[in-house]
Amino acid sequence: MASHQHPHQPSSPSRPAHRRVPFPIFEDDHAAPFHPAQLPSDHFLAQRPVTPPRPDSVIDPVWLDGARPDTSSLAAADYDVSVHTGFLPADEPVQSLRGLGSGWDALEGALEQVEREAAVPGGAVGRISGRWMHGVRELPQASVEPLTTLPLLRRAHVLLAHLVHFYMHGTFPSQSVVPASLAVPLVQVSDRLGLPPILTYADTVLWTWRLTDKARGLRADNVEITTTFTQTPSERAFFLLSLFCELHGPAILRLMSATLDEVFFADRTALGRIASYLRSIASLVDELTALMAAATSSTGGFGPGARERIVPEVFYWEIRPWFNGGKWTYEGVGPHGEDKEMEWGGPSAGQSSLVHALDLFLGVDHMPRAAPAPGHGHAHGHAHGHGSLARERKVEASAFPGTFHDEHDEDTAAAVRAAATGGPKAALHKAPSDATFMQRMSHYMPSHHRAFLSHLESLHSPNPHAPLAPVLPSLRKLARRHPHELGSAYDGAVSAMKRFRDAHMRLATVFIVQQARREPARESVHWAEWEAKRVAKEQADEARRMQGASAGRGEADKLVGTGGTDLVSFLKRCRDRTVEALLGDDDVQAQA
Ligand code: HEM
Repeated sequence: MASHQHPHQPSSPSRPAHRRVPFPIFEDDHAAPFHPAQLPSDHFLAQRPVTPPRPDSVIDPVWLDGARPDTSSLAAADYDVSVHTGFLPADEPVQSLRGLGSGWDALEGALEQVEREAAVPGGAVGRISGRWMHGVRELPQASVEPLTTLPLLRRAHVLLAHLVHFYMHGTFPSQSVVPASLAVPLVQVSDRLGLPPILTYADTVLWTWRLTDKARGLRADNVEITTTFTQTPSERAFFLLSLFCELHGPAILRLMSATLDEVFFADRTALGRIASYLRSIASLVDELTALMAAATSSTGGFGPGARERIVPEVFYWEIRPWFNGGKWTYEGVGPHGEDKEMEWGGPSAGQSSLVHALDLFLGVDHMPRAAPAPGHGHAHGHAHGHGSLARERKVEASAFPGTFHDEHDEDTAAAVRAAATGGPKAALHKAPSDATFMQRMSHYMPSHHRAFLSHLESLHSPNPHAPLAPVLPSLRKLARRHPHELGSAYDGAVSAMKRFRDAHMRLATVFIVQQARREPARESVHWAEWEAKRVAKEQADEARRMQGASAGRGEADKLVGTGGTDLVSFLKRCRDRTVEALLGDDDVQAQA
């Protein structure tokens, strides 16, 4: 497949192999490949073991040999991260399991059938025929035996997760029991991929595309979304928006790799290069921002030729309800064939490894903070709370998720610990902080991408297997140490992330917040519920007025994102955390 070319490629001349840093991606064309296998196991460049937290849906700890990437070395392929496609698979995803036998043909048939049935004006949430629902329950259980490669497993996850969501939301109110015909193979396939048994970002974006023209390779004007719930242009555009962002992944990851290569030595030449890589990263992030901004512009057109458009009300009322997760009983998935209740959230671009990688790289820290004591502003007294030493210590302390907790907020701390250890699902889902949200989202990433992020994070922490080995300074630390050379370039990249989050908040406002306040179509299955809520709110407002309080948004009105968060304040906090990473003029000068 031809590569997705991007103008922002690092222009570093060849570097000697011994200067290479253990970023698990992209041997460049000039340098000798870095082979960690050549290193003694106690060398600080040697990879430390990564044991990604496994979703506790896991019932079968056996992973198929050859179906899972090998994470014992640092080559990009081991993390399923491609030189040319980033977090997207290097080759076009398998489109169908037809012909595989073992029950998969029938499942593909059921998907084709329901896709046709659901493609009706006004949407089909809650309106799938009883015949299809019954047919799904009666399907023979597919066997995972023939799924011997990653691409086959990925297609199986895409297929089963879509079928599960079609089934669960095919009636209104939705179902609560996932039938064994879907639940058992889905849990087995999820187990092998390190994913939860629910629709994820990987199923809706990373693994659900095909090339229009195979000869032209993966590029924005040559890619189509294959599996959708509604067959509407809006749904395809919604996934394409994220996919177009992912297409920037290879260039961003290359620049991150080149930067870390230079951080290792941090001489004058290196600092100059790092500054220029950071500026390129900022302009790539601005391209993501531009895509999002175009989606909320007056025409709403984005992508090649501004052809893609997401109609907000179609998105909110017809498309989004299909994504909802929930607390469901998965039939027959227990070790002895018993049923198991599990609670999982629906897909969200918060599960994109690309944004998590950028945050880790720049040192945007989503860990909870203690509230400042009354009368004590920020440690440095900055209006926006930039760059305090106390915060820097916390960034260092939080290098391994879950190791730092905010002692002033035991609930949050318990949730952080639970999230970090793959602990009780109740805690994972009720965790209030953005740190735990980000950690929780990593549980919804394919396990090798999660391992990639773990590795990226571990570069800046002592290696327990090589305690005397030096630790790579974080980029933020390096920028504070060399404010003249790096301060403005570093802040430029962080500011680009802030602009990205500003544009993202606008997306959430236009596509969710504003739509939630508008009435759904009268014939929609959501109308009765919406109307009942409206009446209840009116009554509550009236009661408050009677008591002299002003009417306003009560607890029950809080908008909840697909991942189950109080979304407006959550997104704001993510944006604020980004701003906090800025060094700011004072900080830069104080260090100079
Ligand atoms: C119409 C398009 C979009 C809407 C309506 C939307 C909405 C949301 C919502 C409601 C959340 C809160 C978390 C949740 O509960 O799921 C969220 C989180 C998030 N979304 Fe989006 N999103 C959109 C597109 C994107 C795109 C294209 C990206 C980039 C790949 C993205 C990246 C993120 C990230 C990284 C988070 C975690 C919070 C953060 O890091 O700021 N979103 N989104």
